[in-house]
Amino acid sequence: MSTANRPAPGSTMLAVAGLRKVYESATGSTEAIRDLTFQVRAGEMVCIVGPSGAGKTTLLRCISGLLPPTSGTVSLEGQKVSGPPKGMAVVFQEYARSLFPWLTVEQNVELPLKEKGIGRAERRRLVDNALEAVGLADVPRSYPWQLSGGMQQRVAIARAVAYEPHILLMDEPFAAVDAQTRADLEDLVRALWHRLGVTVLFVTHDIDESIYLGQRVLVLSGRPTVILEDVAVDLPDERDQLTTRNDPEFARLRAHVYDLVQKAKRGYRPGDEDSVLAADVQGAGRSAVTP
Ligand SMILES: Nc1ncnc2c1ncn2[C@@H]1O[C@H](COP(=O)(O)OP(=O)(O)OP(=O)(O)O)[C@@H](O)[C@H]1O
Repeated sequence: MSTANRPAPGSTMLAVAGLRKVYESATGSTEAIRDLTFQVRAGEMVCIVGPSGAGKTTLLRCISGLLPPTSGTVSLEGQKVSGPPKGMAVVFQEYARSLFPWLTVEQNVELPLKEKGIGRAERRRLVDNALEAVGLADVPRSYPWQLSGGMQQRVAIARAVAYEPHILLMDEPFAAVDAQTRADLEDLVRALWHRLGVTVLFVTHDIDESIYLGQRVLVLSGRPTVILEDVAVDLPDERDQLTTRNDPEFARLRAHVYDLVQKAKRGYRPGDEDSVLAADVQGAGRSAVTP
């Protein structure tokens, strides 16, 4: 895959600064995001976790230019985002809805390349490379509905990869597949990330997944959202499902992020040490924390 015009590894790819989003409706206003500031460097793999309703989808919509922020800015490669940026591809959870059932696998992958104005021969090369990279080189003329859920999600990933994005946003992409397929797809994302050098921002509900995949995990507070902690994942770069998940550092990180998410669910906010203690004392009397 081409790396032309891609920013140098380590330079700032994505900058989110003072992002705030308030939804206004006839019934009132909802402050989804209060204040988010973070950066993602070119070539990084960053995961985002947080409690349900924390504003993860809202954040991704603002980053992908689909939703204007109330205040603050999103910049990609130094350019302020005000609409869907060219160098970005997004993979959603609902692969069945994001693929066109009347198009074959290769036609689905090819479609955004046509829209990008790429010539036929180059499209052919990009489609073949992308299908090969996700392990689907043998089913180019199948229709999505003839494939398993995991394979359909591979088609969606191939489509994103063929587009040669500088940054790949993934919004809970594996939430709808079984555990074994999910593990395979996690390894696929790590492999593609290594092979292509693309920047990845990956949103997930799954704490283990965030640590297994990420170099950093951004843990969000409950709504209105701020960052609770930017957790560095100091695990070896070569990861596999057995060794990495059995690493004592993996267990330590898992416990730490789990604790942060539980605190977020109880309403903890940074600089709120007193209220955490109060919440902990109250929570101690309960049998379970609501998921
Ligand atoms: N279009 C909208 N109008 C009003 N409120 C909205 C709208 N979209 C989202 N919200 C509210 O904003 C908050 C954040 O929603 P969002 O979907 O971004 O959270 P999330 O972290 O992605 O949730 P989940 O983890 O459950 O998918 C929620 O309280 C939600 O009800």
